[in-house]
Formats: sequence, C-alpha cells, structure tokens
Amino acid sequence: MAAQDAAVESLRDRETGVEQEHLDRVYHRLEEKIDEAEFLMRDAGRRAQVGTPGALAERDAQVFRAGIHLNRLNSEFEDFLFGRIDLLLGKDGERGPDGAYTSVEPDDDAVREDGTADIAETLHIGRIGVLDSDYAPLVIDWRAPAAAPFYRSTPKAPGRVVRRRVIRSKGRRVLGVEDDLMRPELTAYLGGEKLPVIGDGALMAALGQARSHTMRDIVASIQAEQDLVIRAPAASVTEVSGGPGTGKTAVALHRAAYLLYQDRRRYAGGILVVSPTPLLVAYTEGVLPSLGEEGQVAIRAVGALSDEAAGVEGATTYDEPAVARIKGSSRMLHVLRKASRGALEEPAAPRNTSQGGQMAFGEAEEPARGRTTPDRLRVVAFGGRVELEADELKRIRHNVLGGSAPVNLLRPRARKLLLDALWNKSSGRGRYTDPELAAELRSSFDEDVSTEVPFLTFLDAWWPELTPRRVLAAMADERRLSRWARRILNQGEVRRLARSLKRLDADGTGPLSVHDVALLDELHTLLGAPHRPKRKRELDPLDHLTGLEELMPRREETQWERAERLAAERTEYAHVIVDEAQDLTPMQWRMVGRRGRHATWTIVGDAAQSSWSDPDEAAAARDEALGSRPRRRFTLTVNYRNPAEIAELAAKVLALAMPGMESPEAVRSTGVRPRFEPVRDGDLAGTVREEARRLLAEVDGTVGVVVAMDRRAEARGWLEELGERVVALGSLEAKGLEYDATVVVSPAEIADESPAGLRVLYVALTRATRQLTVVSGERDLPDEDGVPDLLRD
Ligand SMILES: Nc1ncnc2c1ncn2[C@@H]1O[C@H](COP(=O)(O)OP(=O)(O)OP(=O)(O)O)[C@@H](O)[C@H]1O
Repeated sequence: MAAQDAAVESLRDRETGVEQEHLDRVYHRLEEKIDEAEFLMRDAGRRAQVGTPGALAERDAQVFRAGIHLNRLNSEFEDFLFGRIDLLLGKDGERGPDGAYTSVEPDDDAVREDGTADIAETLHIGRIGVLDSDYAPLVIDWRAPAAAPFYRSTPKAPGRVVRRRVIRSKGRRVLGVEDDLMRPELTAYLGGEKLPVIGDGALMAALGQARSHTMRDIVASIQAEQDLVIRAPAASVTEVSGGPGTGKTAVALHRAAYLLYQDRRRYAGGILVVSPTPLLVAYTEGVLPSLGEEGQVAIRAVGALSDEAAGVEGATTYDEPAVARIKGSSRMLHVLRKASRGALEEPAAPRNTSQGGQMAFGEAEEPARGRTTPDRLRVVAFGGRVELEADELKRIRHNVLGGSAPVNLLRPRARKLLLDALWNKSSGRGRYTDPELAAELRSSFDEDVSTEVPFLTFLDAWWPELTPRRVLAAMADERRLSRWARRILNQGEVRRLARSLKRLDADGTGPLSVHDVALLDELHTLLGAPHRPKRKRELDPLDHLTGLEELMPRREETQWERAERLAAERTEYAHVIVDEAQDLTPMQWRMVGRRGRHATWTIVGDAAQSSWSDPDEAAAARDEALGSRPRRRFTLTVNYRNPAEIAELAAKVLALAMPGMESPEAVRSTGVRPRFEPVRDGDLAGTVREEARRLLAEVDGTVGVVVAMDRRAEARGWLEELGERVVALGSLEAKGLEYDATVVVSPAEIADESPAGLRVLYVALTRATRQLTVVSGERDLPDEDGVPDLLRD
C-alpha cells in the first residue's frame, strides 16, 4: 500500500514538474515580450514624432497588455496558467451553434480498433493568451473558442478531450494538478507513454476552499451549463435563472469578461453591472481584474446608480417595507410627474400683515425666508409701472405647463410669456403702427425688462430651476403630497411616504434611502438636466500615439473610482448586466432601463429570492424596460455553494414561500447537519455570540450572522469582540454573499419583516458553504430539539 502511495506521489510530482516546465517557458516568453514591448513603446514614440506612428498589431497589443499586467499576475493571482486539455485528432472546421468549437468531434481514425489512441494536441489555458516566438500558442485565453472544450467537455459528451487538467500555481510556481478523465474507456498515449491521470477533479477542490470577504473567479472550473451562458452570443436579452449558489453572479461576471474579449470595440461603450447592495459590489469587484479585465466594466449598487445619489457608494439605508413598497411601485411615476410640476409653486408663507401675505418682487428687496412663490410681478417700463396679478400669472403658468416637456426646460417659454403679458399691458404696445418700428421697440422692451433685477428675481422665485432633491423634499409636505397623489395613493400611503421624506431638508440634502435614488433618477428625467459644466478628460501624454492609448493603463484606479468615472462620462452602456434581477422594483427597472436603451442585456436572478412584495408588478416593469427585444433563456440547475444538508433545510422554506418551485441540486455533501439553538436564558446576544465563536473555531474562513433588518446595529455590537472574520448583516444585505458558516437569527423575525419575508429567509438560509446554525427565540416556537416552527417538516 505504502509502495502504491509512493508511486502515486512520484507520478504527481512528475506531472507537476511537467507543468512547471511549461510555466517556465510561458514566463520566459512573457519576459521577452516585455522587452519587445518596451522597445516598441520607445520606437512608437520616436516614430510618432516623425509623424507615422502606425498601429500595433493585435498580437503585440495582447502581449503588451500581458507585459503590463505581468507584475500584478505574479503578485496577486494564484493561477495565471490554470488549465490544460489533451485532445484526440479532430475533424477540422466543425463548430457549434454559437460559433465556439463545441462540437468538434474526433476524426474517424482517432481511436484505433483496440481502444487505444494517441493524443494529437495539447492546449494550455490561461487568463490571457501568449504566443511562442513562432506564433504557436503557449497559452490560450480562456475566452478563445479553442478553450471552450476545456469547459464544455463532460464524460457524457467528451468531444475530442481525453483528459482535462486543472493546474494550481502561484506566481511562477506550479503547486499541483488535478485531472478529470473524459474518455475513461480509452487507453491514450502521449509521446509514446500512457497518459497519466492525477487526483479526483478540480471542482470539489475549489468548492472545499475557505471563503474570504471577496469572491474568487471560477475560471478554472466553469461547468458546462455555465459555459453555455458565458459564451452565449450577446444578442438582445440573455436571461438566466437558477436557485441560490448556482453561480449566477460568477457567470454574469465571467460573461462580462468574455464579451469584452470577443468584441472589445463594440463594448468600448462600457458594460454596466447592477448589483443590489454595495456589500455585493465590494464582494465581487476583484473578479474582473483577476480575469484580466479592468476599466470597461462599472459595477454599481442599485442605490448608487443615479448621479443624484451622493457619493459612489450611494444610498445604503433601507425604508421600512411598507414605505419601500410605495416608493418602488410604478404608481410613483404618476405622483412624481405631478410633483415635478407642482413643486414650482411653494406653499403660501404664513400671513404677514404688512404685505397681506403677498410678495411682489420689485417692492420687497429681500425674498421672504423659507421661500414663497410670488403672486404679483411689477416692473417699470416706459416710465410707468406694469403689473401682472395673481390670476394672470396663474394662467401663464398653466399655459406653459400644458405640454409634456421637462419643467426646467420650460423656463425660457415661461419667461417669454411673462414678457408678452407685460408688453401687452405696457404703453409700448400700439405706439407704432409700422411693424418694423414696433418690433424694434418690443425687442428693446424685452431686453430692458428681462435684465432688470426685479424681473430676474421674480423669475427665479416663480419658475425656479428645480433639482430632483428639492422636489423630493417638497413631497415631505403631506398636504402637497396628497394633492399630487390624489387617486394614486391612499391617505395612509401619503402619510407614510411624506413621513419618510422628512429626513431631507428643504433643498433635499440629507440621507437618502436606496429606494429614494430611483425616484431622484426619475425626477431628473422629468425635470430636465440643469446646466452643468462638462468635466474635462485629463489628457494623457501618450494619447497622440495611435493605438497605444487604449493599451496603457493611465494610472491605477480603484474599482470605485473607475465606476464613478464611467458613470460621469456616460449615462448609457453597450451592455447591461443585472444581478439579483428579481429584486429590482418597477421604479428601479425604469432607472436601469434608461442606462441601456440601445444595449444588449444579461439578466440573472431567482424569483424565489425576491424581496419585492409584488413580483408580478416587477415583472411587468422589467418587460417594459426591455421592450420587445427577443430573449434567450437559460437555467442553472446545480447548487455549488450549499452542502446538501443545508440545501435540504432551505428547501422547506422554499416550499412555503413558493409552493411547487424546485430547488437546485446540491453538488456535495459534508455530513454536517445544521444546528438548532434556542436562545439560552433569554440572552439572545450571548447565544448568538457563542455560536459565532464556536463556528469560528470550526471553519478557516468567514462567519456571517444574519438578523432581521431592525436588529442590524444591535447585532454588530454583539459581535464586536470577535474580530474581522465575523460579519453581522441585515437580512436584505445578505443578498448574493456567502460565508463558510452562518448563524441565522430568529427565522420568524425575518419572515415577519415584510410580505416577502419567507423569500428573504430563504436567502438567509442559503449563504453558508459549510455550516449553519439557526438560533431561535420564543417567537419561533421551537420544539424540544430547538427546531423553529418554520423549519419543521
Ligand atoms: N464552476 C464553479 N466552480 C467553482 N466554484 C463555483 C462554480 N460555480 C459556482 N461556484 C461557486 O459557488 C458559489 C455561488 O456562486 P454565485 O454566488 O455566483 O451563485 P448565485 O447563483 O449568484 O447565488 P445566489 O443566487 O445565492 O446569490 C460561489 O462561491 C462560486 O464561486
């Protein structure tokens, strides 16, 4: 037995050595290319000065990029080279339906009658492609069509692949290899020797690793059904559904990298990834750089999508479910339309005896504090006073607002009608019968009056330039809101909505909730953009070198900065990816839709995890945002995150939340069942802390403690002393995240939080990769084993 083990070990060492040799060749070649690239850079610079810069060939461009990233690859990424496939002789030229080499079958003569065969070709797969000095591929980019069999081949449909190998390496060192045999029935030879097979496959090894606070890419172990989505052609809308842990987020990000590789020019328009929370943005932001892609992709939380939200992180507070439901509903669109016009008029100020409650600019030097809309305009023209009274002003306003143009853009028209009305009352009218003289007089009247301070002050107060925040703040006035929401919201809804907006002061500064952001974005469209000076793009000294500018990273930017810059530079994208799409409210769909009017889309989600109370309304809004674009649908069916023991427990909640909906199949089992702990001695904090501490000792990675939203702050306090591996999360913040172990605190509290509570609980229960503890309080009605009512059979 020992002799056998030793033989296996020596075979493993030998095969590791074989891959080490290959990796050495790759690095050697990369170094050569860096030298070449540096020379080319200098040379291109020199030639640019004599006026014939010339573009770099795509090949050199790629290697140039490779060179630039080499140091980072060395230091940051564990596996620059990660895969290898050994192939039988193939029938050339046959491609699958999507253009990748999916169906390249072996040649009829590839396998001899006695079941033996020779390996005809070996391909190494990595994060970027590297060519040998005679253009033979040393490493193939994982996104190239030739790499597709690495992902698509299965023992059931092996194609030409005999052996698929995952190579684990760190920097320049190969650490080990894991093989999957795709054609076990064959005896295959490579260079005259029998093809060795090492280990039990790479997927399980990857899934068993401890989790950190950032997501890893899955480039070495993408599964066939996932690969189909990643490489699906980017026509119109690609919809991907699948239960928790099926890799939807991972697949969406790899798809972004694939699309950029496949058609960089087309996606120069940028790819937007919309994520539900800033936590998920932070969790996923390292994935694309690890795949060699930076800069073209903006990952934004839905609460940070609009420029109207302050800061890149945007809004992070949540409204209580009843308010969120109002703010997210498409009914808000009608309320906002009314508000965007109604907010032009400030409510009357408290009565002031000296002026009879009326403000007439021109008489009063100072506008009253707290802003009041003036109801009389008085100017001096041709030596006399000309005045417009309240009812005339009202008529003019009504007239201007008749169309549907954005309110801020109607200001010039309002100004024009005011001048018309003043002219009609002035002594200038009718003074000349000669049309030319009359026109001249009119034009000098306009010029004089419209530059007079009283007129300008009046206009600013009577037709102010409205900002989205200011209109939102105006909606905090219940009386006004109820006018704007008449027959749209009921009185209770008006009260709740107004109360929630009281956080903002009169010009709208103050903390925003996630749902406020979509309202602001809608208002931005309804009001029309106030004029803002354009930001100047910094000129890069290399810009004049044709072809080089897009290859040179200008300077290291963080993902946040990049996202902000992209958002500032463009409001529309070439491709929009929506993660956790089931959670977008109708108002959020409108906001996201505006950023992809001409885009292709990838939408990933799971209806069973929706925290929106009215999924039908959201689905209708999504359809409206996507218009009549054709859709291609995919379903992912395997849960890579949860062990079967946890998935089974979560399935009980799924059955309550969405009867008849199928759970994905868990790919592994750990033999560790979820634990149930009732609160001990009424001490919730102590019980949770103890469970978190116990789990910390059992797993190498992270522990997440999920509580109802209104216990968030409290829970952070409970866990303070336990260090950085433990995180406390509100139920809605747990979306998309995962931990080695989780503690779910009071299922009943989470389920009762909102109409979608059971689905939110389903999300909470599906976050752990290894262990789960459920802590239940009295409200959970635990049985004698501590199992809460909701989780019993
Ligand atoms: N092919 C794969 N190889 C290795 N790990 C994988 C693979 N597919 C998915 N995973 C892992 O499974 C976990 C779940 O993936 P991901 O978060 O993308 O799933 P999801 O479908 O978005 O889940 P949820 O709907 O719960 O947010 C991640 O840790 C991911 O790295």
